[in-house]
This record gives sequence, structure tokens and C-alpha cells, in this order.
Amino acid sequence: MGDSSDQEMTYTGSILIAVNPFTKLPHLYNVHMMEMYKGVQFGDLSPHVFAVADAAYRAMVDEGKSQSILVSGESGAGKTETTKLIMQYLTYVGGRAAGDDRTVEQQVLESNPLLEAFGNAKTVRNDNSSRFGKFVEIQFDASGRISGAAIRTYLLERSRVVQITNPERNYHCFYQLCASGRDAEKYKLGNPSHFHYLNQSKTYELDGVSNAEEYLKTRRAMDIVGISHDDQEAIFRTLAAILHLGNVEFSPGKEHDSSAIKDQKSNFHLQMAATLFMCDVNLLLSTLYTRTIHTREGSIVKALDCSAAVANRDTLAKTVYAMLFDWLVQKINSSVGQDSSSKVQIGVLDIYGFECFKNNR
Ligand SMILES: Nc1ncnc2c1ncn2[C@@H]1O[C@H](COP(=O)(O)OP(=O)(O)OP(=O)(O)O)[C@@H](O)[C@H]1O
Repeated sequence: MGDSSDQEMTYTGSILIAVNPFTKLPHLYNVHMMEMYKGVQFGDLSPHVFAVADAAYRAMVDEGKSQSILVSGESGAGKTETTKLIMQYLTYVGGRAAGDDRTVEQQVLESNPLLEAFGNAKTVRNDNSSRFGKFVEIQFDASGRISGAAIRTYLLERSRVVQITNPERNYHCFYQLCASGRDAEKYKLGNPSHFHYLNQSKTYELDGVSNAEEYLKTRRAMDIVGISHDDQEAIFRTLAAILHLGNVEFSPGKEHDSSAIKDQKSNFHLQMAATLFMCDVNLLLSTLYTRTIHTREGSIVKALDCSAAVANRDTLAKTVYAMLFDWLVQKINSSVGQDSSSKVQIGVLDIYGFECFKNNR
């Protein structure tokens, strides 16, 4: 759209169409640009994502009505980046001048790297693809200042936790933890190639990204969002437990259609998973390779064959991960804080990248 790299945005009515420039254009998104678009009539300046955010903000302030901005497009189109620019603009015009380094707006912005570490992954199309939908609600007080925020997420891609294909990756946080040095050692992790949930794809690194540095960034984001060190510890312990759980393999058991822990190595990972989950190892094992059927006469314990035990293991890993993700979102929400007396808000919906299939069913 347009004939130079500086003109990748255009309007159709009040809809902004933006083409991903795939290159950093800092001059388009700096404070100077935010200042330039502030309070200017929509359409007076060249099309820009800040103009859309400003129009929403002005409409909210002038008419006292809540607004929403919908960001849509296929995977890799630039939705997440655009959403972040919108949030940056709204926090710029609606932020407080105070020097407090843990203001609502900073926490809202810092929740992005955190959610990305746990909800984004490399796909064929995008090295940092969001695998969940996100609705960010920014609440304002009567004078147009940000007074609270809430993040709602939905449809996290759970299957990725246990199954990936080359050259995709699992969620970033796993590779970050493996590269974390002392913490990785503490949880008996190490090279991601040693873990089934990561080594189904041979891609461990991302171009221009250091997993170790990203780990520190995730930790910092947790500090800013207000997640206590104990909780941070618990989060990474759970991730490590999931990786160990994935290495638990089964072999056929003595009885027909039953299974047993395959070998010493599997036993070690089972022990590790139980220690890190802080649960009884025998209970964990029976959860994996048996099923309890409740009948009116009492409960019957049925042995499971290897493939059913593996399926059980994977379901447990996916469920724990999805619950961890939800818990993280809840934590972010409670520390950012909601303003229950807020009358107006701007909602930004970053809708999950749809992929084009031959048959879209
Ligand atoms: N405005 C921009 N300026 C520079 N680079 C951008 C911009 N928008 C997107 N990109 C580049 O394109 C990549 C993909 O963008 P983004 O992650 O926002 O896509 P998406 O539409 O959210 O995809 P998905 O649905 O897979 O999450 C980014 O990692 C970034 O490198």
C-alpha cells in the first residue's frame, strides 16, 4: 500500500490497512510521532496506527463512550506489534506524569513480554507467533487518565506443549528456562535436545535472539508486573516438571494391556516430575498408567497400555500448562488492578492469526 517503505498504511473508510514492513521503522513510532498525532482530526495526517488509537481516545473522552479497536489479519501480518503500538499510544496520552516506576500503564506494557514468553512460539510463518487470543481492556477515569486494565485471553493452543514439528518450536519459556544457567541446573534441565517435548523439532534457537537474555527479560517483566519471587520460582518449577514428565516413557507391563515405566532414565524423570510438582511419585505414576472407573459398587482401577499411558501423560502436561497460563494472566490482572468505578474503557482485540487452508473447516 503505497510506494515507499514509509507508506505501508492506508485507510478504507475508518479502517486502517497496514502492511507489515518487516523492518524496524523507529522514526514512524517514536514519541515525536505520538505527539504529532495527538488530538489531530482523523484523516488530517497520513494514515497511521496512532491516528486510530487517538480517534478512539478522543471519542471516549469527548462522548464518554467506551470504544473498541479490532486488530485482525493472517498470521505474521503484524497484529501483535500493532496492538502493542496502540497500547503504547494509549498509555502515552492517558498515562500519569508521575515518576512511579510501577504505574498501571507500565505494568500493562510489561505484561506483553510476559504473555509472549508463555503464549508465543515460532511457527513456519512467524518466529514470534501468538498462540492465543487476547482482549486488553484499558480503563480510564473521568479525566481520561488510565486507572486500571484487564487482560482476557482465550484459546491457547494446548497441543503445542506436547507436539511440535520442524522448524516450529514449543513456547518460548521452555527454551529460556533451559538456557538460564543456574536455574536450569537446579531443576536438572540442560540442553533442550534432551527433552521429548522440545526435541521433536530440531529448531532450538531463533535468529537474533538469545534464549538466556530472554529468560532475564521474562524475569524482569515478572518483577515489574509484581509477581513475587516465590511465585516466579513456582512457575519455572512447574515448567521444568512438564519437561521431565514428557521424558517418562512406558513399556508393556506384565499383564495384558498394561504398562510399566520403561527404564531407569524414565524413572529418574518421573521422580523429578513428582518432586517438582510436589506430589507423591506413586500417585503420579498411577495417574499416568491406570484409570479409575467409578461405579455404583465402588471404583475399579484399570491398567492402561503404553499408548494410553502416553496420552494420559500428554494430557496432564497440556492441562497443567494451560492452567499455569491462566494463572499467570490472573496474576497480571490482580497486580495491574482493575478500576471498578471506571465508566469508560478502550478494548483492543488482537484476534488469533487464522491460517489459510485449502478447506477452511
Ligand atoms: N510495525 C512493524 N514494524 C516492524 N516490524 C513489524 C511490524 N509489525 C510486525 N513486524 C514484524 O513482523 C513479525 C510478525 O508480526 P506479529 O507477531 O505482530 O504478527 P501477528 O499478526 O501477531 O502474527 P500471529 O497471528 O502469528 O501472532 C514481528 O515479529 C516483527 O518482526
